[in-house]
Amino acid sequence: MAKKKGKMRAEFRKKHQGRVRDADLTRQFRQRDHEHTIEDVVQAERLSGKGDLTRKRTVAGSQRDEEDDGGLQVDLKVDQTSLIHGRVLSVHGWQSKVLSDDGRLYACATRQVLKSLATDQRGVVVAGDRVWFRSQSREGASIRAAERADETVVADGMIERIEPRHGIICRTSRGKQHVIAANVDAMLIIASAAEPGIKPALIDRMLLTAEQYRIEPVVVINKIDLVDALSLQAMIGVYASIGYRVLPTSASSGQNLSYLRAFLQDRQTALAGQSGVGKSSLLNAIQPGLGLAVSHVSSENQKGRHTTTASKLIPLAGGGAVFDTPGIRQFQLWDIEATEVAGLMPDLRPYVSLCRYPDCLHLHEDDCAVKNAVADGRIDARRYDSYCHLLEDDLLPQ
Ligand SMILES: Nc1nc2c(ncn2[C@@H]2O[C@H](COP(=O)(O)OP(=O)(O)OP(=O)(O)O)[C@@H](O)[C@H]2O)c(=O)[nH]1
Ligand SMILES: [Zn+2]
Repeated sequence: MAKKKGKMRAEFRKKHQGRVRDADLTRQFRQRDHEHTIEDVVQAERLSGKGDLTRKRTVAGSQRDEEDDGGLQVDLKVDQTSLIHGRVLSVHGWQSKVLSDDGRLYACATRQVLKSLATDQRGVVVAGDRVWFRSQSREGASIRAAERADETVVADGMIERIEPRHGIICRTSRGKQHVIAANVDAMLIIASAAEPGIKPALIDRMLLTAEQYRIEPVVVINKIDLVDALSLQAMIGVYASIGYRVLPTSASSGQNLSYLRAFLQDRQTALAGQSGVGKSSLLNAIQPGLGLAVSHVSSENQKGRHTTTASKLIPLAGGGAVFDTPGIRQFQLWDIEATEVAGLMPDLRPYVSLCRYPDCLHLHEDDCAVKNAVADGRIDARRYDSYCHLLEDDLLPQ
């Protein structure tokens, strides 16, 4: 394949010799060949906030006879044609487990040049990333792995490109931001109507995190079979009026599970919710064994056995995948300033800019637009109460 392309390129060059500049030749050849270029990598890195590649240009194609730009510092040639597309399920140190679009598992290393682009080498590749990689196993090895349907038998590969990310969940440690999950399309905020009883303040806190990451939240209220649904109507109404989707479910009776199953399809979804609300039960009802896979990973993480494994993406049989992200399950607030909170609550947000003081915390200030809106019922008093607790308990000096 490479040989054939090399020949084509040589012919193209010969035909156009003297008439086009080398850079144009490269561009024309590239267009003709439908190759993606390193600019894609540059774009990807730019979008993901990683290094600056603008000074490092090169051409597409892996032909060794191709002349590089004189100013090249690193070899960034990417021959897309022989690359396989997949998504990263988990990362252990420098090794990533990647599931190709045709369902084969690969243990991939990451190309050194991508690592060197990262400002912080941890998290160059994270669970949920969509990547292009090159198989490095002997021909047929990956097919045999798939045929044996043995998850631990994987072929080897080398990640050459990381696609631009959206829906990033980060954690800050020692002043540095680490991406721990990428391409998170939605967040299921799971609560239970009883055993343990519903804690709206906890739901509000999780919603805030979803807002912070600009990830679509869905509030799932499980164990609806244990209560009279009418008792939750007012609370659900408040969330619905803010624009949040609320889904009452029961893993026991099966209520709304088909809706949940359909929602999870074709999405990468993060799960949040305290212990005992029925996360595993819901997942098992959707796909037997799935709940076990998620809690198994979590307990491993909690014991610190895989300290470099930030999170894991677990594919669903019907399409889509769920993340197991330990930090998200446990719910700490990170990277959030007290002054930002009201802006992250859609029901408080419209009143923030109406406040008299630009740095108003809407707690004790006189003639505060947010407090006025609470007083006359335009903001739900319980939501405001959550806001106050969040600030006073977590974000402001005691
Ligand atoms: N009545 C009722 N019980 C449920 C429902 N869903 C889960 N349970 C029960 O609630 C308990 C906790 O469920 P799990 O699925 O283990 O909860 P979890 O959120 O995965 O908990 P952790 O693994 O600790 O995070 C179990 O005894 C379940 O049988 C439900 O919809 N209705
Ligand atoms: Zn105010």
